[in-house]
Amino acid sequence: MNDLANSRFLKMNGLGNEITVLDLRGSAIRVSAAEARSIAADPRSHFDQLMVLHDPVTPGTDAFMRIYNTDGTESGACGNGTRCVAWAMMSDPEMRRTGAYGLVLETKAGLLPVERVSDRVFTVDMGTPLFGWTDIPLGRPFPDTRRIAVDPLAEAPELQGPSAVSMGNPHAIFWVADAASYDLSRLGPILENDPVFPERANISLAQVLSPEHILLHVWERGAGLTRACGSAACATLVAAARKGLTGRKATLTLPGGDLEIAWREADDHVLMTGPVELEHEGLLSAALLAGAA
Ligand SMILES: N[C@H](CCC[C@H](N)C(=O)O)C(=O)O
Repeated sequence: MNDLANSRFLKMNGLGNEITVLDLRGSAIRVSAAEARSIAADPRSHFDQLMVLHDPVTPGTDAFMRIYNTDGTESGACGNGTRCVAWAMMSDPEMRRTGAYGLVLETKAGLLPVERVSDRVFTVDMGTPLFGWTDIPLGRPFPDTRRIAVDPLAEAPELQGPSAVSMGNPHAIFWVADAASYDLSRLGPILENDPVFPERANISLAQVLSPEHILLHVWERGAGLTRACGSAACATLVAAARKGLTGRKATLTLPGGDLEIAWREADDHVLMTGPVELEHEGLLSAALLAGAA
């Protein structure tokens, strides 16, 4: 008998980034990688990221989140999913509700304070970006991670010199003239697994349109092509500002829509503002989970 079977989930999205929210607060259940893959395999509960809520760990926080990719691996950050969780914890009628206008979520990478801007729009404080090669992490030293090196691709040798950033998860940002002209579904898996990324990396193609506007396509580690990636948008704005390509505030346009990103001067925290949508709710498939046990 699988404890997760028939648990209630919410299917949501943040700019089309598919998010499933599962509330396991008050229980000791942990989702295994195989179970996460089974939940992803059911079209009703399919996700790019599964956000699982556990009881808070650090005093003053509202919940601890574990974040799973489609392939069952875990991540320390998911910006779009964090907004969805905040909506669920503040507004879903069946969840134990907390924080009318704000709350603090925790992941293995740190604390994420969230504020409600309007009914379905939230700002997440995504914390401070890390630039050290061991923090990202990279497989060999680069004194300046504004520009690192990857193995050249036969079909796109010009994809070189990406910036690397950690937002609690690893990101590589390639600066391109036309983001839509690349077949990221072919190139993404190769770049994600380049040996310079020992924990793999989320791969972004960024086209700077102006000092306040960037167009972004993302291949996500463990999930593939997604319509939006919040942490990639944060990593890209920070990397662009460090290279002098933008200021510290910009609109990031992803295939699923726009995120507003600001890199706050006072404490170097990155603030991400964007919408959430609730699609439907359901119960996890007992039959699929039985196969994962
Ligand atoms: N979609 C997420 C990021 C998922 C990152 C994940 N693919 C990883 O392994 O780091 C976001 O909105 O930030």
